[in-house]
This record gives sequence, C-alpha cells and structure tokens, in this order.
Amino acid sequence: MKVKNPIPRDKGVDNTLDLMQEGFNFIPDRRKELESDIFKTRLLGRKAICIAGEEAAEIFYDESKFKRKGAMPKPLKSSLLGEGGVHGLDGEDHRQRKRMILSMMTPERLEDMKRIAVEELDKRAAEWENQSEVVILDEIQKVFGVTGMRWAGLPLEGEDIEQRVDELVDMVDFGGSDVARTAASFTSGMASRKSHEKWLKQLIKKVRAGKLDAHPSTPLYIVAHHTENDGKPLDLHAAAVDLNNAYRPLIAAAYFVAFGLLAIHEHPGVGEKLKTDKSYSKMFTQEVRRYYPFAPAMVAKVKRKFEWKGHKFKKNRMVILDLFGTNRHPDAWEDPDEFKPERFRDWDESPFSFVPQGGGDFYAGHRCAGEWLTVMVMRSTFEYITKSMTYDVPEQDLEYDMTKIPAFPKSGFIINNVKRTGVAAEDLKLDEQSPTVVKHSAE
Ligand code: HEM
Repeated sequence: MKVKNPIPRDKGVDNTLDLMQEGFNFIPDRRKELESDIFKTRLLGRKAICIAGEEAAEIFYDESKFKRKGAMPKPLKSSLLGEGGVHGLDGEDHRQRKRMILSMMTPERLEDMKRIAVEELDKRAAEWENQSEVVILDEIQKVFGVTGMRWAGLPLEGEDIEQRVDELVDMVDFGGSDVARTAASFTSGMASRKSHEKWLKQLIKKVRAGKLDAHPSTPLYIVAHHTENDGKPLDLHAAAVDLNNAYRPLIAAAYFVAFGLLAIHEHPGVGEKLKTDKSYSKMFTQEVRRYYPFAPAMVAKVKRKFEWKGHKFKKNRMVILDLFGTNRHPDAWEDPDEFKPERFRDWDESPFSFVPQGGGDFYAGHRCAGEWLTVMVMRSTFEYITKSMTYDVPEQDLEYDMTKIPAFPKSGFIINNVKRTGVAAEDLKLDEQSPTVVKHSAE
C-alpha cells in the first residue's frame, strides 16, 4: 500500500463535480497522480478522506472505527438505498436488522432463487428465438426483476410487471457523466422508489392484517412480522425499504451478466470452458465481479478518532473506500488489469481484497447480504447462456463509459440468431450450488 505523509490533498475547493464527471475513475486516477492510496478531498462541501486497498478495507469495515449513520449524502440515500433501511444502521440496531435479512438466505431459499431465475431465463429465451435481436442488459434486467419479486413472495397477478421492473432499474441508476444526467437520474430514481415503496407498504399492511397470505419463508412475510429490539413491529416505511433491499439489488447482477457476455466474446476459449468445465463458472463469475465496474465506492464516518499509518482520523470525518480500485489493487492481484478467471483457483479468500459487494463480515458488518445469491444466479445464467442456447454477436458498440454509474457496454450487448439447445436447463435448476457458496462466504 502506498501511503504518503502528510496525506496529499486533491486540488480545487470542492470536487463534487469532478466525481460526477469522472465516475469510477475519480479515486483511482487521483491515487495514481498523487502516488498515494490515501488522499484528502472535499465533496458536497464536506472534508473527506479517500482510501483504497486490502489494508484500507480492513479498517473501513472495523465497526469500532466507523459508523454509517449520516454518512451517505441525502440525494444518494433517497434514490439508491432508501431511508431507514439496513444500510444506514449501526451497532445493535444494525445487527438485529441484518439478522432479519440474512434469515431469508437459507440454502433452500438460495436454491429457490436460482431455480426461479433459470425458469424465467428459459421462458424469456423462448421469445428471443423469434426476435431479430436481443439486448441482453434489458432482457436480463427483466429476468432478474421478475425473479427477485417472485422470490420475495410479492403477488404479481394483475400487476404491471414492466412498470415494477422499470422502477427497480431506475433505483440503481446513479447517472454520472455530467450534472444534468446525474440530477435527472436522482429525480427519476426517487419517483420510482416512492411508487415501489407505496406498493410494498400496501402489501405489508395486508399481510399484517391477515388479508394476504405469504409463505413464512419469504421476505414479504419475514419483514411484515419482524419486531425490532424494542419488541415493536418494524416501522412501515423501514419495512418497505428493507423488503425492497431483499430483492432490488439483483438488478445489479444484470450489468455483470452483460459484461460477462462481453468477456466471453472477447476472450476466445472462455465460452467453451463454461460449457465443459463445471468448476469454471464460479471462477468466471468471480472474475467478472472483480474486473468489471458496478459499485465504485462506499462511504462511512469516523465513529471516534483514531490514528492509522501515521494519519489522524478525526471524529465524524467522511471516509470513502475505493471498492473498484481495491478489486484491482496490484498488492493483492497479479496483473490486476487483465481478465483471468483462473486466478480464483488458488485465491486466499481474503474478505478485504475482493470487495465488489463490500467486505468484512456478513453478519456483524455491512457486507452485502445478497452476495451468495448473486454468485449463484450469475453462475447459472452464464451456464444457461453457454450450454442451453446458441447465439451470434453482430457488429455493435461494445465500449463502456467509466464515467457512468452503473457502467455497461454501450449497446447493452446485442445477440441474435438465438436457438435453445434444450440441454441443461432442467439440470441447472437442480444443480445444487448453495452449500459451497454458503460455506465459502460464512468463513
Ligand atoms: C451485482 C449484485 C450486487 C452488488 C454489486 C451489490 C453491492 C453491494 C454493496 C457495495 C453493498 C454495501 C456494502 C457496504 O455497506 O459496505 C451492499 C449491501 C447490501 N446488499 Fe448488495 N449487491 C448486490 C446484490 C445484492 C442482492 C442480490 C441482494 C439481496 C437479495 C443484496 C442485498 C444487500 C443488502 C441488504 C445490503 C446491506 C447490508 C448491510 O448494510 O448490512 N445485494 N451490496
């Protein structure tokens, strides 16, 4: 880890505009320029310290040093994460809520999620056979949107499903590139969140009143009947936010699937390995999550002052961990800017060097509750796409713009001439993955 003393300072009075314009490159470019994995900047008028790398992630996820309450800027919270949910809680309140969410992630329920995803994918692929072209990003967003809602136990009959999927997609869009685009994304994200949460509140109220049946294993039931540390039912608004948190983020995996198809297209032999080597899909999925961008950074506030690497961290200082840059940090990864799935064969499984969905401990900390799900669903999707169908990749613009959050291939990754082979779809539904994934993640 490169650490300069005193901590170098970013130029300019406030760098919020630079952050919006530079997206994923904002922290990595400054780290390179300032030759330090730690630097000071100013965002939204507040002093901030940016850090990157495995050691930096280890302190960032130390609950005794950092808190989340009040850390996330308001517009981001209102659009991307929602108010009152698990992301912004600390201490015992966080543990209690996190336990609620993790109780949804039993091996059986993870298998359910994967089975529903393959079923929805197979249904959708039947339609792709009759289409002149298929935009993978849009289509997988639909597949994962419906999968997540079904898995959560939400009744979809009579619902405008496209509208609900659009709302989910809107909520994960940060914008980026320029101020106008970012502002438009926030406005649209907030409106979609409001509409979606209104729907969820109605469902939770009905379940609580006994007017709607929900299976006890589903997020809808678990959230509706959850009680807080004070013994009272979860506040209705927070309940809607965390019910949404239990399936909305699966939409994020659609961006990784589009990137995964790009990787298959650009790296000869990878598709064949996915088709023939059962263990390869896990390494491939991990490398897609490491190499391609989705979540750029996470923000926290210093809980009480401490010193680290000779630098003083004052109470309440905003600290930002470069997630994307940590996944490509040269101290932890050989040839970090090359796409090499095999690197995961002997990976040491450090909870701090590979943080596409946050780091540290799933139970005590803020690490993503859906990481096991994400890996399982992505693996099955890549296996389905390589084994259960054939397709061509026409000419298109496959560049991706790192200033946009989320980033994605400009074309959305178009395929055509889709034919289902009839091979493997049923096997994929039955192919149990969760024990290994849970074991690895709970270590
Ligand atoms: C590609 C897919 C995904 C990505 C990139 C992603 C990314 C993240 C990130 C960066 C965090 C924040 C970590 C932190 O606060 O330090 C997070 C937290 C979280 N994620 Fe995910 N996530 C994904 C999928 C999912 C799925 C499928 C679910 C649920 C079904 C989920 C549920 C959550 C929850 C509940 C939290 C809050 C955890 C806490 O604060 O304790 N995520 N995720």
